Amino acid sequence: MNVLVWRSLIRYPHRCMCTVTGSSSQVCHNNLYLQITMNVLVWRSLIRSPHRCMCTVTGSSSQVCHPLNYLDGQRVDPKCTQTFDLREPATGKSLRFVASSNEEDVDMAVRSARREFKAWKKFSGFERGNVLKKAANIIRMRSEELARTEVLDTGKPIYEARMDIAGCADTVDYYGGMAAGISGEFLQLSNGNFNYTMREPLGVVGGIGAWNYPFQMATWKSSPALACGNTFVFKPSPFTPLTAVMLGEIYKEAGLPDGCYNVIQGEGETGALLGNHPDVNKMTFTGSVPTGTKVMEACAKGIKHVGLELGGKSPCIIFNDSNLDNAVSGAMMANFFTQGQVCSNGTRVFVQNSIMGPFIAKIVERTKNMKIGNPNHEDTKVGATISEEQAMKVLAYVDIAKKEGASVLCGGERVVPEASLSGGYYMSPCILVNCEDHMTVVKDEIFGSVMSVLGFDTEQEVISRANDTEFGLAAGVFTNDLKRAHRVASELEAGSLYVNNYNVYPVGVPFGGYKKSGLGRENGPEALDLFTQVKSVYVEMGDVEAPF
Ligand SMILES: NC(=O)C1=CN([C@@H]2O[C@H](COP(=O)(O)OP(=O)(O)OC[C@H]3O[C@@H](n4cnc5c(N)ncnc54)[C@H](O)[C@@H]3O)[C@@H](O)[C@H]2O)C=CC1
Ligand SMILES: C[N+](C)(C)CCCC(=O)O
Repeated sequence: MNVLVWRSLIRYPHRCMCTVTGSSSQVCHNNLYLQITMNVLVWRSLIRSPHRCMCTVTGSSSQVCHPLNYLDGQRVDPKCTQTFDLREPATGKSLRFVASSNEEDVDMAVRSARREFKAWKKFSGFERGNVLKKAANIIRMRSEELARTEVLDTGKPIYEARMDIAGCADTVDYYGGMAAGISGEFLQLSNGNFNYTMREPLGVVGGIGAWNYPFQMATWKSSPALACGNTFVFKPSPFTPLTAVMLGEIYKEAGLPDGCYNVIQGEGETGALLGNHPDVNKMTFTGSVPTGTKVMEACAKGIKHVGLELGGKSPCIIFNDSNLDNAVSGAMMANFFTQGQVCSNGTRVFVQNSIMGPFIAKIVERTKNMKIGNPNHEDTKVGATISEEQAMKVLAYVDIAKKEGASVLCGGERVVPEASLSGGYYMSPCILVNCEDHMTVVKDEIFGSVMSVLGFDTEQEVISRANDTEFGLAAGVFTNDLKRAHRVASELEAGSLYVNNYNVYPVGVPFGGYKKSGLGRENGPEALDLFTQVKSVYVEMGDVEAPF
């Protein structure tokens, strides 16, 4: 390695220079001594543009190397010199240092979005929809690359990442289809007078995402916003910065004018700058309740619209007349996707006492059979937790559960699936019994694969216990009694209800919470209302009858 390159690495630790191919884990390390083969070509181009990262890696890994802010239709390096370490959950290794965005970077992104808003809002809904529909098709064409990149960022198993990306393409397609129909209403008044309403965009929308569904958050937030004629600035989670930028390139290829979709990378500070920016008209946020509260406070100060997708501690209720195999599958789906890091998870599994024995026998057997391993392997069902900190938090909850009197029937331990993955944080999915409503694990959102099983006897009892939480994101009920299913669904205080299934979210189905789980809805037609404002136009057809 040439001395210039070394110098450049020292001066720009967050930029990466590599010529690696193949597996992601060895890509773009910031550490100087790592397995990066620097060749003369790279060295030459580095001299020409030292601030750029150059690599010839293939597949998902190549996404790591490029600039990760996206401004005016281009990947750019931010002005900010502060960086954060991006680690690959599967191995725990550093992928690169990513540059944060400071006040100037955030301002440039917002200004770009504001400038382009003037033109984008004048496109017809049909024209905007066409761009989104084309983008959906490009997402489908690039789905494997997107899914692999999502695995690299999140540690979730590839089968799941593929499902996520397919759903995202559908969402973008759906809002593309809806765009042409966004319209106001006409109201006939007396004497030929009338009023009409227009649904107008809000302006610049700021989005902030969490790390569990990075591409989904970028698409679920941006596509309805763009369909309505808004422009968008997105800050992904610092744990998962990669796919939101790819979405920018996809939108551009589909014909979205430069500046309509921008990405700024960064941590909480950058998010706060976006939320407090005076020229942002709406914030749409996914993450924890404490951070959501801060975003809402920032919006309150600026009288901005706000959408919040926050935490949950949802109930999944299983009556004794359910199809037991379906109920077991449902309870697993309610707990074990994405290493349990899902806001809508039904982590309080209420099982009617008369079927507790057979339910437990089946679910423990099936949970133990879940393959924990390399998230890129086809048969892996449990991948890596997002970070060491998150894994420690989840394991600590298992300890608290034991201390408070719950029993672990399986899992709840750190696992090293193979030596090469020893730096990653893999945990066996955990089932807790002898749980009681007052226990910490039954009250707190753990955000990991920890299922608490609770017994119940009567319908009224379980409804009141299920509702006894500050959250209200989702809830599930398993029963073959049709009347009971609908009765219980109507009594449960949650925004997303499942009858005889759990954690399915087909396109068009609104998703969002009651109580502290959030405000607003995503993924359905309601989102279009939430990204528009109504202008009401009164038209007088006669003379003005003034009282003075
Ligand atoms: N319910 C949900 O959807 C999620 C819940 N969580 C929970 O939150 C815990 C912490 O995870 P984090 O990723 O740190 O979640 P978080 O809620 O702190 O972060 C979510 C996003 O908000 C940004 N952010 C942080 N501070 C901000 C501020 N003051 N203003 C604006 N944006 C800000 C972050 O950079 C990230 O992009 C997890 O352990 C989990 O329990 C995490 C992710 C999603
Ligand atoms: C829609 N869903 C449940 C897959 C993800 C929503 C966001 C979250 O879990 O933080």
